[in-house]
Amino acid sequence: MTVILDGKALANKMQANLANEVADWKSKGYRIPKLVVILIGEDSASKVYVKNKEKSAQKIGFHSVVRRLDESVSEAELLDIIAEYNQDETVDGILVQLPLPKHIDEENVLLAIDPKKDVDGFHPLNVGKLFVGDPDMHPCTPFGIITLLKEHNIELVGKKVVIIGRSNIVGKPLMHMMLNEDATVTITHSKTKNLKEETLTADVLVAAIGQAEFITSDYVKDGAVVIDVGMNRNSDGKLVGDVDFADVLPKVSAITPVPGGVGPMTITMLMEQTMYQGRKHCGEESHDNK
Ligand SMILES: Nc1nc(=O)c2c([nH]1)NC[C@@H]1CN(c3ccc(C(=O)N[C@@H](CCC(=O)O)C(=O)O)cc3)C=[N+]21
Repeated sequence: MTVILDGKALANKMQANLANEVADWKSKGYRIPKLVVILIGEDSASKVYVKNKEKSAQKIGFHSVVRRLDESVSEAELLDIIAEYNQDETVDGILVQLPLPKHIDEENVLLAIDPKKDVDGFHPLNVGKLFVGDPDMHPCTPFGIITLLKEHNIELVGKKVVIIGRSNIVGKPLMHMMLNEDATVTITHSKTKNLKEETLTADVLVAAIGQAEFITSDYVKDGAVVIDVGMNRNSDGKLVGDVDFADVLPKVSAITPVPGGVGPMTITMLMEQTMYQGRKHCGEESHDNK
């Protein structure tokens, strides 16, 4: 029987737990965690994502601030605004929505965010901590994937994981998280020769390619677990993943849908990490974020 790895359901459950925790905090008179999302310009996809983050934060009961900046904002102005939130002791998490306008250097921006407020896990210090196997803040999409697999008791120790995609936000951090789980990891990408030969060896196949329904059943081993990180709009505006879900479904043991798989988990891990920092900033006992 094929298991549908329902990210939406787990996201709802985890966010309800966070809401209970925040309510409990309120009753104890603690300061409520605050998340600041900085959105630059008018990119419509970014606006939708930011809206979803704001909705989740509000549902949980966090203080949620969306700081909207004009497309023309200079890098220096943006760095000043980040510095302001770094210094603000009521702010637990800061996220600058990517991608940035071309005139702003992404690395400078990611370096400017206090690593202790870096709920995206993109600061080089947090990236380095993950690299050496001592993670603190994790990138949310791969963290969500690991959390979803663990919820379904999918064994990773000694398993062959093949990741398609080498981005800094998905492929590379997921490689480290999978290594930390004792999986054997292969990263493939657009220049990989004989991609199918690689993917057919995967016990767990992760598709982060950016091409609608690229992965068909001939790429997938019988009984594999398939994780679809893709977010593509087809011609009728419908959201489709990188995996041809209907074609692959009969062959796999478990699979994430799009929508309702990895996406809602990404947002949930952002909320979890905001709570994690909130607990620490409020002097509560440090909490496990592993
Ligand atoms: N600094 C930064 N951090 C991010 O985490 C970040 C970012 N920049 N830039 C853009 C990407 C994209 N991203 C998504 C999160 C949730 C869904 C999501 O919830 N998707 C829903 C569907 C949403 C819909 O219908 O459009 C689902 O899969 O079910 C999608 C995409 C976070 N990102």
